[in-house]
Amino acid sequence: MPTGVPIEFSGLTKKFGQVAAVSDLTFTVEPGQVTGFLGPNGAGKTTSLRMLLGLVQPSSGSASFGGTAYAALDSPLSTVGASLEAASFHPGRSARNHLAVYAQAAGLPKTAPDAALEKVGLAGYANRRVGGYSLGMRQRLGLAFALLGDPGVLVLDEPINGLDPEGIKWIRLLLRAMAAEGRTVLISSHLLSEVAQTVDEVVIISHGTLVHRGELSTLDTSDTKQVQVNAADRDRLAEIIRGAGYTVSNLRSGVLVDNAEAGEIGRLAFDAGIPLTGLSQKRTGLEESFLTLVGEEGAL
Ligand SMILES: Nc1ncnc2c1ncn2[C@@H]1O[C@H](COP(=O)(O)OP(=O)(O)OP(=O)(O)O)[C@@H](O)[C@H]1O
Repeated sequence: MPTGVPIEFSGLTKKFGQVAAVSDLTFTVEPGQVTGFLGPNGAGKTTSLRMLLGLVQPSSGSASFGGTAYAALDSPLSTVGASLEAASFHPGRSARNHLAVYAQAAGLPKTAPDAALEKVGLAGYANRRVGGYSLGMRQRLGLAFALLGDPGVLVLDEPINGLDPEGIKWIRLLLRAMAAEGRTVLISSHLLSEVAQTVDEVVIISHGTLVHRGELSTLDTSDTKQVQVNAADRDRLAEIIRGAGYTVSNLRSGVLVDNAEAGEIGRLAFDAGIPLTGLSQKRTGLEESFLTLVGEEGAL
């Protein structure tokens, strides 16, 4: 099983003329967890990842994988799997053909392309022209490319963007499983809400500067926790929850419970024999904190 190495950013800086796209970025991404690299559009995420992968030369500072720059890695595809949003696939070639070219160039086993396509759920589309793929399928193909060398480190730029709800659930489970295996997983997003259920750690940048890093839970400073819950018999559900002393209000898609933990509400429903069709902890405090940190309305 490949294990991850830490990703280290050290004083990483990039200026495009007068524009400081990334300024003195220093942080470490640890193996064994999923880290979200967050910030609004234009914050400098893509430029940072491009520097990390040796695609853009830093103005100063460095970024490395366990101390080794990407360009100096012995077998890059087997060490770091990366998918940047600009990943372009030739529309006339099939997914299998596309991956086979890279696999051969990197000296990977002939079975690597099919194994990677299988992992991302594209095995049934391996021989189809990529030009006919949906955005979600392209995202999956980008991920298959990243997984090609079974690397210990994954660096993915906006991997959730363009996926449907089922795809989001799927990638969430995949990334969490990768981290649980001891790999290092770094994913960027401009939407905290998109990755909140996927990441353990967050690194937040705004205008190229680090504004927060730590466990996701450290962002949630709100003292009002709400739970959204739903069942076919919503009236009875609301009655049971109200009966346990909670304040309940009706939503279009369920019932909102103030000052509650999802586990406790789930238990109440279970004890009353009410099958739930939805149960989630609302994390409004997280999003508020994120917006305050990045200082931009409309970033979510
Ligand atoms: N090649 C370039 N030349 C000049 N300016 C650039 C170049 N690449 C990026 N920038 C600028 O650097 C800043 C950071 O851009 P970057 O693409 O890294 O942000 P981002 O956080 O990835 O945003 P997005 O999610 O929209 O891609 C922006 O102001 C952008 O206009």
